[in-house]
Amino acid sequence: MSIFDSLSAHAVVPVIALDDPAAALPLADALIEGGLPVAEITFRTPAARATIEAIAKARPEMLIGAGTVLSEAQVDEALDAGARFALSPGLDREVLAHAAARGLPFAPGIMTPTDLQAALRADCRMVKFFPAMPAGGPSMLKNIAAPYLHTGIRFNPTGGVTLDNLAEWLALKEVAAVGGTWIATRADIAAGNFARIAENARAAVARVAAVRGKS
Ligand SMILES: O=C(O)C(=O)C[C@H](O)[C@H](O)COP(=O)(O)O
Repeated sequence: MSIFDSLSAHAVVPVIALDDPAAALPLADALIEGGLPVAEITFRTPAARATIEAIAKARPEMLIGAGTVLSEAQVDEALDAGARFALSPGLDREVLAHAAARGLPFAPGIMTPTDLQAALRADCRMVKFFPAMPAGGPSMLKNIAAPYLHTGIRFNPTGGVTLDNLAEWLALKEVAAVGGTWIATRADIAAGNFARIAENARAAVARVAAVRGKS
């Protein structure tokens, strides 16, 4: 199973911006308890590397990726910390080439057919559709993806995805997994509100089962 198949099996990827790496393991445990042992730890905060490292070492059952990866140096940091995949809100050819050379599965962000073709040229198997809701929501993605379905490219919509619109996104076969900050918000992590994070994860897993469980 490829990493992107594993992400697709979870169908939801919590996007995390974490300020204090001391929260790494309680956060991982809340997600595990909620049945969603997967996370995209974003390089938006200086705590990202230590957080990825702590979770990868102590909770190997978690599927940990790095988000907002903007440079070759961050590709190296993500790999060294133990990230198994990486994503970015946009597409940078040099970063993609470096990730490919180092064997890190990378999903760049796209919002237009031109972006998507650049990702296909770089042999990407999954792309982030960002910002998913403001860019036009599920109907926009369906229309952008239509000419490219034969390539097998899969999508990770993020930006405005919530429990309320999750079912609409997962109804699209081309969506591998959605991403979003709503499961583990920066405020809840900072406040140590891990019970709520576990509850949000459980609710997301239940919604995924309701949409995908029968297929
Ligand atoms: O950092 C990245 O790699 C990104 O692609 C951006 C995030 O996925 C969105 O910022 C999600 O934001 P929400 O709308 O709060 O769920």
